[in-house]
Amino acid sequence: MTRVAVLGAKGRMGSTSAAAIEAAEGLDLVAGIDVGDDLEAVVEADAEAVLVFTTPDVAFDQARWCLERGIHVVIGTSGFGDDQVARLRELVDGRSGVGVIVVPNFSIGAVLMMRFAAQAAPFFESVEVIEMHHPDKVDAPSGTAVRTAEVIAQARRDAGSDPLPDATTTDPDGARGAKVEGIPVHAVRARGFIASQEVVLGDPGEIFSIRHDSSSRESFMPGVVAALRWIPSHPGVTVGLDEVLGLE
Ligand SMILES: NC(=O)C1=CN([C@@H]2O[C@H](COP(=O)(O)OP(=O)(O)OC[C@H]3O[C@@H](n4cnc5c(N)ncnc54)[C@H](OP(=O)(O)O)[C@@H]3O)[C@@H](O)[C@H]2O)C=CC1
Ligand SMILES: O=C(O)C1=N[C@H](C(=O)O)C[C@H](O)C1
Repeated sequence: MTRVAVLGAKGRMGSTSAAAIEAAEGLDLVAGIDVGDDLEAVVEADAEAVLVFTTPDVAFDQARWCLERGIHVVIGTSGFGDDQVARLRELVDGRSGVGVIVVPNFSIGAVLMMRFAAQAAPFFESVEVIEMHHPDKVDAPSGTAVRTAEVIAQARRDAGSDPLPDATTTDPDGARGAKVEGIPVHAVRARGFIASQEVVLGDPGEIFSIRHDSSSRESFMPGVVAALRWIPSHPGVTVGLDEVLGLE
């Protein structure tokens, strides 16, 4: 049994995950932390692994606090870019046995969407990412969209692809989206969405779309449980769920 604490336990993902952990074999939910609670409760409960689903402004410091105490960490909170991952690596190096995994998206379909998008990207002149989320989300673009753009950009660099064609010279309001490593990313916030994303690839005479929709937070739970079961035996820093799923 792995003893698990959830940070952000009263939030949308934290509360759904707490219920999934309680129902999962091999995991024991020993603490739930939210605003106003002392992190020391994680140590007092003798948690071996912590699941982080707090907001992006506090998640890094909380993960560091846990790693410094030798507690494994599974990070679901968005906004962990290359800089934060490098800092996690510094924290973990020299602390034998402790592991941290940063997972931009726990849903199996989203993991595959990112892989397929990277695979397809060098074959098309154009590629853009459109992410659609509920309007209570505080960060844009989504962590999934950023990761998708990063893996697309890497695949195009590796293949020696040309820059994306775009004649736009006037865009005072940013209608062409954010540019993540040169890939346009567009964020929609509308009631009715949980988390959706479409990667649009274009070539002369054809459009290829790769779309994923999470219509319920249930979609993230198998990935959350798998990462929590995996982390105690995988020290160091891991990014993405691919290795957990045996996709690497
Ligand atoms: N990796 C993945 O697959 C997924 C990642 N996410 C990401 O997870 C994160 C959380 O999303 P979501 O659950 O929707 O957000 P919520 O706002 O519903 O949950 C965040 C929770 O953390 C609490 N919190 C804030 N600060 C602290 C603190 N210092 N200590 C303890 N708890 C704190 C919040 O309390 P309060 O509301 O009072 O501020 C809230 O209860 C986001 O970054 C989101 O992008 C979401 C879905 C899937
Ligand atoms: O805030 C959310 O809801 C989600 N956040 C993650 C992200 O930023 O990519 C994962 C998923 O898209 C849901």
